[in-house]
Amino acid sequence: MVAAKKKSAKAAEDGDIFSASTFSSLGLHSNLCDQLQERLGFKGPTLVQAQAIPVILSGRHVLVNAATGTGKTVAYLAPVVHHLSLQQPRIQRSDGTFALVLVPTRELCLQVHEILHKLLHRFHWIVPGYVMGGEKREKEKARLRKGISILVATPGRLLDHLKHTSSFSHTNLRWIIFDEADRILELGFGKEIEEILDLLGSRKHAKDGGASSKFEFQRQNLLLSATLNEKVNHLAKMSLEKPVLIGMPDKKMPSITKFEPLGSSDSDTEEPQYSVKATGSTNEDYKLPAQLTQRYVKVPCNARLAVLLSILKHLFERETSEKIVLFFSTCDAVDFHYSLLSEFQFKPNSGPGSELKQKFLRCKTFRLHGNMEQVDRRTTFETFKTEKSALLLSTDVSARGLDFPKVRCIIQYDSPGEATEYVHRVGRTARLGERGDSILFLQPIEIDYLKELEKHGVSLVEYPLLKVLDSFPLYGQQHVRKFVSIDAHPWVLALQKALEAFTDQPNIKPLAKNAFCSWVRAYTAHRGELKRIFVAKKLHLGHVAKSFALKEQPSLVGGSFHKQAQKRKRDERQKGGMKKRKFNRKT
Ligand SMILES: Nc1ncnc2c1ncn2[C@@H]1O[C@H](COP(=O)(O)OP(=O)(O)OP(=O)(O)O)[C@@H](O)[C@H]1O
Repeated sequence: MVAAKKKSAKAAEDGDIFSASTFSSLGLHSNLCDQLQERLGFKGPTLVQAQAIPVILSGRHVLVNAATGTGKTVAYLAPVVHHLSLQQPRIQRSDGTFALVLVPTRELCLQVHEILHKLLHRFHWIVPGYVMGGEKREKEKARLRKGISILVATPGRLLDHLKHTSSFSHTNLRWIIFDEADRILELGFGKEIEEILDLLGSRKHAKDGGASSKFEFQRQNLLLSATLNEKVNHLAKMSLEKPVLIGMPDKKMPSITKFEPLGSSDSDTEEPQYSVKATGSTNEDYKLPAQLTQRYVKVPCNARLAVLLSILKHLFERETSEKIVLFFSTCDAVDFHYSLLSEFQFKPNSGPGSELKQKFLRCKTFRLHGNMEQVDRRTTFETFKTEKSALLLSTDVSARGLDFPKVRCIIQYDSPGEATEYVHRVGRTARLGERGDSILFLQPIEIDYLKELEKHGVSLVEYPLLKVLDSFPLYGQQHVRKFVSIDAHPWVLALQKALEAFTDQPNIKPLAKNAFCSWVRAYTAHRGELKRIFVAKKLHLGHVAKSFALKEQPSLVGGSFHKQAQKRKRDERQKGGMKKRKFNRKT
């Protein structure tokens, strides 16, 4: 009790996370309020919940823009559950789907479904369910046939069922919710979303909500993300009817703002157009958790790997329980580093002849990316959540929405590209007023990326790398300051040598080569402004190879690189040339 009070007080100090109101004062039914307290342990609403819940209850279309980890999920689920639980006569499975929650990734799908499951504990007649890529279609069809009242889905699989599962009943659909709306579009699901909205009769002007319903209600669509930008504008225009914009309290922005009509140039239709004015400009400030400490580390390319391992070792040895998420740009890079970090042994301060080697990092290590089998993805996701001390290596598949408790540090080893992705990656820590750290790796040639982040009000301080490197003992050597750059630091040199010997093994080398090729490919895929910062031509490929602990630079015209380049072209053609750095949806 005392601890809980302390936590709320700290959060209030740290960025005003919680509201002084109660769930019942927001208009939620007492049964649901009890559920929130008993099943989820929520004593009172967060600020975004206090702002959003009454508006959503009122039936308005809403666009919610609030920082990561501020409780957006319950902000939209609670009003839906409230209305459905009070519906008379009681809804039944045979009435089909009433609410649809669209999410960009499978893990987020599972997470939202789990929360929903807890919320519905007392309302057994409201059935939660999910459909998503990687699951067995036939089983999903059977569940849809029986009826799912609130359905959480990834767009591709949902569209598949809308087209091919005739028993999927959605004539009573009342809510469509886009969680992480901008990401759904960034992943190239724009066409699917348009098709879904058409099939559901939920384009803005389809006021009757498509096919006739026995229930008397209007469609209500909701869009949510911590970063709303022009991409969302299109979706908002397409799906929202006179929406209300809800953001975190901010002196510059009223808490609830009606959308402003767009200028006359865009108004050749009868209805006024609406734009995401508060966050639509490219240089708008993003809202980051106030208690997050953000740092960058400037490392020459050839020392990146040794520095990464050193920082990880430092963090895990400093704290008895440390939970870290480490981001990479490609699945191959995750696989290589996962093998390396799980197996690499090093004993720099043992005497000559010592046979005793130790694992370099003594922490539980997990990986998560889109090329893994679904069963492994699910196991990792569920296990990492419950671990007290562990390291997760991941692509951006973990960047959005995932709520891993007690993550203390985010390391972005490969840069995130757009500032929005930076915001979501670091948002996996410092959630709901908890403290958190983030470290962004940059090469000296990439340092202008800091200016790009500053344009969005995000500023970082430098990580004390030398101090950390100097803290490692080396057998028979003192760290005498004779070196001129990090890559000549005695600890880094010793570690690099050991890493190269490790990677030379026949089972590791192919992984390193694949990772190298995919990394270069990802680097060349930066678009727009970022192409000026991440200039592939400026890369020293020999040094890039060193960062994968390869003694020699693999050929980029060989089989692996060539195959990947062809695959990218194929994917882009299939998607009609997506204008983003993404080369496929499997991140
Ligand atoms: N009212 C509340 N009281 C206590 N904890 C809460 C409350 N609302 C949400 N939480 C917890 O806060 C954490 C963050 O919530 P949630 O995942 O919904 O955030 P989010 O705003 O959707 O974040 P993101 O933008 O990263 O998706 C979760 O662990 C959730 O259980």
